[in-house]
Amino acid sequence: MAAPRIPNLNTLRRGRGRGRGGLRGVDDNGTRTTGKDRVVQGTDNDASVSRLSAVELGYLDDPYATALTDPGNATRRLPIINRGTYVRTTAIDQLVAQFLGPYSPDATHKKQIISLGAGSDTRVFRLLASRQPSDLVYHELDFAVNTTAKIHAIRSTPRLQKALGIDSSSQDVTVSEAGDSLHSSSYHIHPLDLRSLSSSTSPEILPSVDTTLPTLLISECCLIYLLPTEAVEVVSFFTERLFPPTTPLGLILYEPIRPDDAFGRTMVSNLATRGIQLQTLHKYATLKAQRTRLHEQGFVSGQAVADIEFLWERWVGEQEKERVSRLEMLDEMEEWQLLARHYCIAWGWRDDAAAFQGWTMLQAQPGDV
Ligand SMILES: C[S@@+](CC[C@H](N)C(=O)[O-])C[C@H]1O[C@@H](n2cnc3c(N)ncnc32)[C@H](O)[C@@H]1O
Repeated sequence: MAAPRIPNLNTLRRGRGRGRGGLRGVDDNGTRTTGKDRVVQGTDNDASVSRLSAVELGYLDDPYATALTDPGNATRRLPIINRGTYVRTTAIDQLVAQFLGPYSPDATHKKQIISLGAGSDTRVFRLLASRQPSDLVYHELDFAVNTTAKIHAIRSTPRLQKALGIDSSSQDVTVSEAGDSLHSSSYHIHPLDLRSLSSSTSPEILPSVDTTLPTLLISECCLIYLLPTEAVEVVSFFTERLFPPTTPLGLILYEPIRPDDAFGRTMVSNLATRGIQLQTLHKYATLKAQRTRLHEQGFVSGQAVADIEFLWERWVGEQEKERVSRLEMLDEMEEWQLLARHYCIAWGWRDDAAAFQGWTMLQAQPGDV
């Protein structure tokens, strides 16, 4: 389909009361959206509300979160949830920073990030705002209903456009007629059901991905919603079909774990009452299983896994811990530890390419529980 230029990024304002929910029901390019899919698409709202809560309370410095969260949904999360959001975000930020290295406008140092199920994540804005002219190409993939909402927010928010280095007069941006895909020199939004990658052999399914650039795949609580076979096939699409073995390729996963203890069972049944099923949770239930997964999918170098409790203890400096601890009273330390042990970040890369060597300096959790 032809992708006309954005006529004027600023003319489309967000209508009153037209939240993200108002866009539900838009079908993804040719694929049927089921009730289950709608529930999965709606999990993005949970993520963005949690992000906004952590930002408003001072955990995270993120000037873009407000523009990407429906104000009608804004809610203050529990202190343990805010701390969890803080640790998960800053830990992934550290891995991403190590991958990107110091800013370099030199085109020969360009790198690429592909975020699976990016939803209304703000990382792209935070990164591109400080890396112009950009040494980074950032791709986001999600269902069309979520990409449409994000593009709508971008079109109506000059702050987001500025961060991306685009504005109303920019010649560099194209948006599809349906408003669900966006392409610019350093940012691409693809409306796509990831499951369609399982059967795809064509790189055309992801236009503008450069298969020669050192690339980092991120699944921040996304692949967990797919069937185990589908989740494997999605990653295999990138490792076996899209990127040649010569391209440095890394993977970061953020997922819940340990569903079989009392806390884990409660977590699963609470989500089930909302129709949310974490389909790969039992297959990758432990730190060890996550590590094996990385290995089996070809991320054999420097793989490491750490739960959120470990990352809070070891990756957050003492001064920063004090600052964060002062933000809100956390009376139930035990509850925090329980929650934090049930989420992990796993990362690894395909070979020992220089692009990922910084990761070896980041401490991971020894052994497994
Ligand atoms: C819990 S949200 C996380 C959003 C974002 N990664 C973050 O951390 O803020 C999960 C996201 O994955 C997306 N997702 C799940 N399954 C998907 C699929 N099969 N195809 C495309 N996106 C999917 C959902 O639509 C949703 O936006």
